[in-house]
Amino acid sequence: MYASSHPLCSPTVKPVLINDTTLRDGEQAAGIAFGIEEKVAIAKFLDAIGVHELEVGIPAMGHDEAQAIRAIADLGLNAHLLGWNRAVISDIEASIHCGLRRIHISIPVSDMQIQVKFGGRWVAMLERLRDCINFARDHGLEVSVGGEDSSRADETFLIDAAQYAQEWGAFRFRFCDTVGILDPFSTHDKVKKLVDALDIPVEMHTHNDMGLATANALAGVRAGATSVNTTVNGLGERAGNAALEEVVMSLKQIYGIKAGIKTQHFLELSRFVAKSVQCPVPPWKAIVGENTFAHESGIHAHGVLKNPSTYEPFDPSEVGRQRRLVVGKHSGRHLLRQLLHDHGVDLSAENGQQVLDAVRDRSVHLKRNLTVDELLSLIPKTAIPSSC
Ligand SMILES: CC(=O)SCCNC(=O)CCNC(=O)[C@H](O)C(C)(C)COP(=O)(O)OP(=O)(O)OC[C@H]1O[C@@H](n2cnc3c(N)ncnc32)[C@H](O)[C@@H]1OP(=O)(O)O
Ligand SMILES: O=C(O)CCC(=O)C(=O)O
Repeated sequence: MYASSHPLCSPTVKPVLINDTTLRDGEQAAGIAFGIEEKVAIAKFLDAIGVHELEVGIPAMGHDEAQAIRAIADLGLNAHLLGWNRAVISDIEASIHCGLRRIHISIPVSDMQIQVKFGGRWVAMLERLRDCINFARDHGLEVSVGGEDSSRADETFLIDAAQYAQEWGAFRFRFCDTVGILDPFSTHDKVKKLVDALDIPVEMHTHNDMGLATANALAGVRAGATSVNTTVNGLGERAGNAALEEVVMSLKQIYGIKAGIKTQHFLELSRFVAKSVQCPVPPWKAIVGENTFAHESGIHAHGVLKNPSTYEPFDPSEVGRQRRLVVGKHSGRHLLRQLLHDHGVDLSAENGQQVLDAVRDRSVHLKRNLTVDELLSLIPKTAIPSSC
């Protein structure tokens, strides 16, 4: 009800484009290194489920990275492909050699980052950006520009740099909360000013250092950004990026904005990427974690048995999942009765309570839920079925 009444659900709201950067910022997570086949397979998967744009990597790295990007470019996917570049002509040449038609050029925009990377010479940096955009456009490329560390940049300088990028022919500007230090309110304020100052679209790139990457990406959308950088499972530098599955499901469930992505494949995609990076997803991870549609607690299970919406934000099948009812330390009579009934056992109230007490003890001992066999093994031999 809330979703359909939200102001962002008005038909005039622009659609939100998802630009997934699992293959670029995702892979920058310490210890993650995709092989060529893995990069190709992930690109194909993302394309098959309808992700609009893929930031496929950093051509300037050369070697396998460039080969993988070239292989992805040769696939003829529906998704737009984007290569990440510094404001360096040889980076852009590398992107061209990979067969990319669309590139992203990043410049630092906070004083600190400009000092470290350009010795504080911001005029020289902007001139370099202009030359790089011109070079790329002369080679027929579409150019997106990113403001690294936008969140800590002087707001006037950020807007000036973005306006220059627009004037020189960039088709989009990326607002980067590079070290994840904003909250949704400050994100909204900063992105709104940027959106109001530009004619080209603004893209959100948020990091999860304070656990706010998805919230900040959404705040940017509410401020008028129309593109969001995501990664599968929230993979990425340090604490990661805004997770694809979280952003897409939040846009849909909270704002009623459909990104046109086949969300029922999110679980499969999450597992595929988790396997590639050899890094399991925590059980409590939003949308794709093992526990997100599991109910053990008595009060929750009682509610869900009557109406799943009591304790589920949306139907699990929307993201390729199934509801699980499991018994453990926190379970109650209703859940126990239902699970036993499903396995052909109906106990008296007294025996049911005995089993429930035993479930609690056993669960504390094992430090986990009980399997069905373990549950059934707790039924006393002398138990009197309720029907007797
Ligand atoms: C916020 C982000 O995520 S930005 C993306 C970060 N991603 C990565 O770094 C992963 C891939 N990177 C790499 O493989 C390498 O860093 C390369 C190939 C890009 C460059 O490698 P190297 O030449 O060995 O340089 P190194 O990484 O040590 O240093 C970075 C150089 O890029 C410069 N640089 C950094 N950002 C930019 C930029 N936006 N525009 C222009 N130059 C930049 C630095 O000032 C430094 O230049 P210097 O060598 O003249 O001092
Ligand atoms: O694209 C850019 O400009 C930088 C992106 C990035 O990874 C970041 O700022 O965290």
